[in-house]
Amino acid sequence: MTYADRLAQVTAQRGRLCVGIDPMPSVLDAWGLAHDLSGLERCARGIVEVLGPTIAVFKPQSAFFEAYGSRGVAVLERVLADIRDAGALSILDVKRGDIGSSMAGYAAAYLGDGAPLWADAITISPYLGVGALRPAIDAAVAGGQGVYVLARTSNPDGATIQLADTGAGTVAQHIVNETREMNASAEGCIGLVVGATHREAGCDLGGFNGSILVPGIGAQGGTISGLADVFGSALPRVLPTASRDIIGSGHENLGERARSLTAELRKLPENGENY
Ligand SMILES: O=c1ccn([C@@H]2O[C@H](COP(=O)(O)O)[C@@H](O)[C@H]2O)c(=O)[nH]1
Repeated sequence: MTYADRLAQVTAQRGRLCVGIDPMPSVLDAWGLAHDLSGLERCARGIVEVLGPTIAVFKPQSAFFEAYGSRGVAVLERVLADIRDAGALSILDVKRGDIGSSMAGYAAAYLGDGAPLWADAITISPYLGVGALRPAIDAAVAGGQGVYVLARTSNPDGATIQLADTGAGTVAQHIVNETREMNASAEGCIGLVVGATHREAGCDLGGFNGSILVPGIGAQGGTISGLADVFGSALPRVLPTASRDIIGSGHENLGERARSLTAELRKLPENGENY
């Protein structure tokens, strides 16, 4: 089964919210946990324990695990396994991107049978060129996994580069166009990252047939109700993701916040459609 098929199946059953797992110091404080390995593990695995049976997709942020060195990465491995055991999908937010030979090394870490940090999908960065991402894309297709290419990120600093004019449209549009073409032979396993924080997407997503991961909900100012204005006809493809908004007020508030965002998402016109 391809990543696109598995995503369609699980979001049809559970709704299309992606919960970010960002066990940063302020989140550990809100959970009353120490800033150490034990706090990291209790927070990250606690999120999956509570929300794993009902949430479709989780997005662990690799940075907050890498911050604890190899033992933090071992916690990340356990979190990825927990997500799988809960019947949910994982998008590991690692934003990797390099020349082809090094990209193949990254692919071996996350993609393909037996990859030590196997995730259903990973985020990748096209700064060295969309073509340089080919080893990761090939490995993802072969393994029934997915990749999400950064196109128009949620942070304000991204605009200078992503909205720069190439002479044939913006850089973001160039990334969308190349990704759209590659997806034709990639079984829809290539997704895009486009933030919820902009008044408009900043790129034409028409004809794009992959999933669109949408960060920036909540703490960065994006809203579920604003998604229709930002994404227009691409709305059925969006996979909104929020982290601090859900996990940032402590363990006891997790379920209620996730339920509330899921309910808001269900009100969007495409509710229930497979995409
Ligand atoms: O454009 C992007 C790409 C990735 N992110 C990541 O998403 C989460 C956002 O966390 P919130 O607490 O919901 O703001 C975080 O891991 C970012 O690194 C993004 O924000 N924008």
